[in-house]
Amino acid sequence: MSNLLEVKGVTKRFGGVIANKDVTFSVETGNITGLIGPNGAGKSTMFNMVSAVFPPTEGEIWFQGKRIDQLPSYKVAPLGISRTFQNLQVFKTMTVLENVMVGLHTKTKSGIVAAALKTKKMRQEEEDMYENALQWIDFVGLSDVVATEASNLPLGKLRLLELARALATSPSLLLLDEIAAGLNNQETLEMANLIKAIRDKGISIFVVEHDMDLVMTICDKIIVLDQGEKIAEGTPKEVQSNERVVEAYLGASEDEEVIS
Ligand SMILES: Nc1ncnc2c1ncn2[C@@H]1O[C@H](COP(=O)(O)OP(=O)(O)OP(=O)(O)O)[C@@H](O)[C@H]1O
Repeated sequence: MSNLLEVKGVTKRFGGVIANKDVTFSVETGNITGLIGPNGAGKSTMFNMVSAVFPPTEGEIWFQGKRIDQLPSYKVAPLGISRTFQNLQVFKTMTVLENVMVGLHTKTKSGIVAAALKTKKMRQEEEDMYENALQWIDFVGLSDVVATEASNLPLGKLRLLELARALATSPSLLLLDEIAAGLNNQETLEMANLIKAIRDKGISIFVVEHDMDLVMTICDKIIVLDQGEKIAEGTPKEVQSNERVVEAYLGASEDEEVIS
């Protein structure tokens, strides 16, 4: 199986704080890979580097065989990688369809050209984007609320909307940042099935998740961070029985999740 994403010796410092320390791992094509660790372990920082929010202080990030962290285009999320956010980033006064379309317009010139000036090619491009958006809205199960304003949707559906918007950009790698946060058991189960269905469509997935049941159910491979360092990597079974992992979680304060 080929490596889609390679993180090589990555360190991130914020002033005196070392959020990630010499971390190396890969995400293989066609897999669901999990990134877990106690609070403050450096998971979000790693996600932010992979999605080009900020560069590593040291080390390299490679995607599809190219080093991306030094490219000028790295300032926006590298083409081919899209993500969802722990704190929802939907536009509350827009409908479901508008929310999905707005992410696509930033990728084309036609979105900023007055309607009368649009060429046939631009109109075709818009038609294709529209069809694509509707297809992903249907895929995540939001067809019945396609024209509903996001402000009228419950959290479970807003998380699905973020997923549809990320998918509509046709990523090769999808980053899911705590996609199940705040969902009830039934919604989490449905989300797990959806994530596996996305993987089965050939999109590789990298998840940060506190819900251990979800991680252990869906992931092919799990990377464990603790205090910025990678302490383990393996299948869910291998990671669950790893002494350093158990210790890292049991050492966490009481209000944090303990691996089960
Ligand atoms: N912008 C920043 N400036 C300064 N320190 C930061 C910044 N972002 C993260 N940190 C620090 O880096 C460390 C790792 O934080 P990070 O948010 O990556 O951990 P995490 O594993 O995602 O935690 P959680 O599970 O609580 O979301 C923490 O000590 C945090 O305080």
